[in-house]
Amino acid sequence: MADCSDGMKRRRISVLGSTGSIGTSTVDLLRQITDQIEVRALVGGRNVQLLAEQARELRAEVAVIHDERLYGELKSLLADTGIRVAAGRQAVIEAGGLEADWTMAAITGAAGLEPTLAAARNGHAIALANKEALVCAGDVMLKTVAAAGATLLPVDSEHNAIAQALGGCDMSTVEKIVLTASGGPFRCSSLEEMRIATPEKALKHPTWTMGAKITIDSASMANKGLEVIEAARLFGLTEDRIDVLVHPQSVVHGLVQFRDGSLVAQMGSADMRIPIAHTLAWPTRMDTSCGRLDLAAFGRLDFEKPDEARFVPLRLARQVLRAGGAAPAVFSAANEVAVDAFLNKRIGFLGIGDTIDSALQGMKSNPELQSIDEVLHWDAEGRRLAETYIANASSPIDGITEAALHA
Ligand SMILES: NC(=O)C1=CN([C@@H]2O[C@H](COP(=O)(O)OP(=O)(O)OC[C@H]3O[C@@H](n4cnc5c(N)ncnc54)[C@H](OP(=O)(O)O)[C@@H]3O)[C@@H](O)[C@H]2O)C=CC1
Ligand SMILES: CC(=O)[C@@H](O)[C@H](O)COP(=O)(O)O
Ligand SMILES: [Mn+2]
Repeated sequence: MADCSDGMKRRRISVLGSTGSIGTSTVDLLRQITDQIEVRALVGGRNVQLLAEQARELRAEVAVIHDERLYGELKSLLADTGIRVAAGRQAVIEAGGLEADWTMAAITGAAGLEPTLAAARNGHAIALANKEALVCAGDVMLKTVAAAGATLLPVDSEHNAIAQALGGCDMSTVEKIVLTASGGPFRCSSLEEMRIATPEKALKHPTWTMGAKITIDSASMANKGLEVIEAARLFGLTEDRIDVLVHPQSVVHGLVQFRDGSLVAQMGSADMRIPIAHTLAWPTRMDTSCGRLDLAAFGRLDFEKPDEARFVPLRLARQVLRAGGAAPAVFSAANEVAVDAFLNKRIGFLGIGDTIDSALQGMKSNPELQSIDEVLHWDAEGRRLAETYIANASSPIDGITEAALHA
């Protein structure tokens, strides 16, 4: 806690990825409690205007932009404020390492790994949205967190729901957990419809408003695959004790099946400010103005089993979790490359699963990862294998027609 000039103890807060979907939801909550906090670092990728506005409004100590070309613009936008400004990958990692009592880790993908680890080394609370970091780094991240005495607070709605449903109970009381999945925009689509799906269609999530990468992950159910691995790491469970249930209304976010037969669920509106607020106020609760659920208006809640034949990335994620070692890092890296390729119309929608599968099959060995350097090595290897597959595959991958790609 920081001693402020008015004598109050204020919580030091940093937000990595403040300009994104989770980041702006976090800033929205921070706005309500500016008198209780001192904002240390705000970090963005390229949205320099929004980053400068946030830094000015929250009187941040430091504003960091990943894209070095935007340093001059950020500096001039904040010239009259006294806010320190920095740019580039190393500056992002250093911002993560600034001492803060609560750090939101909300940079997308493996790019968020090193800043998140830097924050963990300070031994305070990490609100973890960046699931890819935990998926690729696994034990390396968990050991860093444990060694520093840090606390990992799950932000991902399903994992936050599980943490709430556990209510502090020991994991030995748990039979299994259930992660819900909306099923995404292609829940009821045929394989043929999925084959010709355009990015525009895949970006229309039925229940949540999120960044582009996770929205495509939801459509392919790679998101649920990443979440199964994330849950295994967070709660120390084997793959067979983590179920997925498709629940199109996104009202129930996660359930814990206890050994005595009780099934405890957490529910809430599809608004990420609710789980973020849970981690921000933890171990107490804070007020939010988020929409309250009107269960009568829903009338019914539906649940069904996921179809792993159509949603290949979910099946592959279960496979890599059982395999362990470097496989989850390769899965996540290959998926990042494939999502980017799909969004840029280099591959079709089903090409995402094919690319991940090909990268996994291309692994020459599957060692346990012991250090951050090994994690980064296998992340790069996953990207290389995925890029090679995309470059060499007969174009366009998966039978998507040129007409559909350019529709
Ligand atoms: N959105 C959601 O509801 C949920 C998201 N998550 C997870 O949270 C994370 C963030 O998701 P979301 O907010 O949707 O994503 P967005 O794409 O909306 O935001 C990503 C953020 O990271 C920044 N960023 C991107 N690359 C870099 C980089 N190399 N260095 C520094 N900053 C960078 C972006 O900056 P800029 O925009 O300025 O370029 C932006 O602030 C993901 O891991 C996602 O899986 C989990 C559950 C729900
Ligand atoms: C809000 C959140 O946690 C996302 O991960 C969400 O779950 C995505 O929706 P899907 O359930 O469709 O993957
Ligand atoms: Mn989720």
